[in-house]
Amino acid sequence: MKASVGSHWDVDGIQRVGMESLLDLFDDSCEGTMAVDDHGRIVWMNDKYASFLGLKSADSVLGKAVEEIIPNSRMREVVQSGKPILLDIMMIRDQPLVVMRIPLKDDSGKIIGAIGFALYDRLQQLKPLVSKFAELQWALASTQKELAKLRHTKYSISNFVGVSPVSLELKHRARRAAQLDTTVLLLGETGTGKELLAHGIHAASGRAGKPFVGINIAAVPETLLEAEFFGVAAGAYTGAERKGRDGKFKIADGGTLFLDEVGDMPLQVQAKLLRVLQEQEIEPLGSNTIIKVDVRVIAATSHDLKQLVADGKFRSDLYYRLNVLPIVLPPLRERIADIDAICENLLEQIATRTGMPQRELTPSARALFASYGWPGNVRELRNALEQAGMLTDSVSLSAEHFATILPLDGMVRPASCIGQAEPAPTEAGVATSAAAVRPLGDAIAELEKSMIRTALQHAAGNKAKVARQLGISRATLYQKIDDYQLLSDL
Ligand SMILES: Nc1ncnc2c1ncn2[C@@H]1O[C@H](COP(=O)(O)OP(=O)(O)OP(=O)(O)O)[C@@H](O)[C@H]1O
Repeated sequence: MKASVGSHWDVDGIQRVGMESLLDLFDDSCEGTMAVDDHGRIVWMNDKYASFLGLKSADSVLGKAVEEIIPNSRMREVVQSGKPILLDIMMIRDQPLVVMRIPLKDDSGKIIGAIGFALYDRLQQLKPLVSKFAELQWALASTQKELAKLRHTKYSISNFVGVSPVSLELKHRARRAAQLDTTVLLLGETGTGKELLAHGIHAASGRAGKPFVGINIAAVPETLLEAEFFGVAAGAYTGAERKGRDGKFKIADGGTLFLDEVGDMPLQVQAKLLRVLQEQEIEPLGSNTIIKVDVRVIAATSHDLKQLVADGKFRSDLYYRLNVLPIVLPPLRERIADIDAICENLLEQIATRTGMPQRELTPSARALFASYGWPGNVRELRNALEQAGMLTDSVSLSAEHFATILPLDGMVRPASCIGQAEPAPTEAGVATSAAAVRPLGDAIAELEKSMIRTALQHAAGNKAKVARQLGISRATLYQKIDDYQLLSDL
């Protein structure tokens, strides 16, 4: 029912004249006016707006999705929500504009589109607001620049330390991969340096000036993964996501996207990822707009992807799409020739970070490292060096310093690598070659004896201290000293 003020008033006429005057006023004081239909397509634009946008004519944009012409437009949001945005500020062509957007409804109340007005010059009273916005916009741009700088990779392929033939070969492959701009698949156990190498490949590629963006798939809850990858359109959700946000593909546009633990990806997302890799297009959640992206993908996994395919847990078509250029990073125990150089590098990093003198490894520590299995690979090696450095002030780190750090069950290198290199026997008497394999009880006893003897020597015979260091009672220590006839060491 229409409001009636009195029978002698022509209410319809007043409304019509009011609307016309309002539109005339807006048309006169606006930088531009435009309207979209219920699909967000431009159905009208005045010439002023077209020339402000640098278009040849308003007609040339009719029928186009509004975001194609004004990428940050919120007209679609108004059409979808049916709610006006009465005062907003947006940047168009580096100029802040005050904009007003109103949904258009037909007689039945159905939304048939939206009309928007962009105002600037004549609104003197809004100038302070606009200046404040411009200031914030500037601050945001410089923060984004800083962020982009951080996103640029910090590492090059030469940061991947390794002198063994297998490491030299894999660095060679990485350099070739950098030039080829194809998808790369890095395969290797945890801590073997997959992420480090991915950074290096990006830095050596033509995309080095663009972002390197990483995502650890195993760390993102399944329900959030799609939003994380493809982004969310403005207005698609309420709450924190109301304004929408870019996905990793968009953020990495022009650069490299590193998909860590790709084997952990749910099948449903695998299908979508495959499409994106094929089409180089993404569709943010809640939008029906396709965005073109140019992203190079480097994927990594510590799982046996082939096995996952055989088990039906990983799509074979995605596997082949990712496996264009596979690079295998062997576990550290299979390239023990690298260990010394890596230790040198890590000890230098630790010294720089802590401000303490750089530690060095004694021959006994080197031998121990060569015989240990390193299930956590270089990450475990780094942690061991850091921990040992915290336990002692001594500049030289020997096998004893790692006795409580490296678990006993990781001491003997697995059969797969026995015979690849012949490290010297350790002080602790641990078996390091096939010929040295003997009953485990004997080996453990020998290690125990050696450990106690060294501890006693370092503690100048202080048995209470030794028992504490070794984590055993004083009575047990006396018993073992007796068993192993270590009295002469005291
Ligand atoms: N060859 C290497 N030279 C020097 N540092 C290395 C080397 N390989 C790995 N590192 C270091 O070891 C740590 C683990 O490496 P990174 O995170 O790249 O391994 P990853 O294979 O990606 O592990 P995950 O599978 O658990 O994600 C990092 O601190 C990295 O800098």
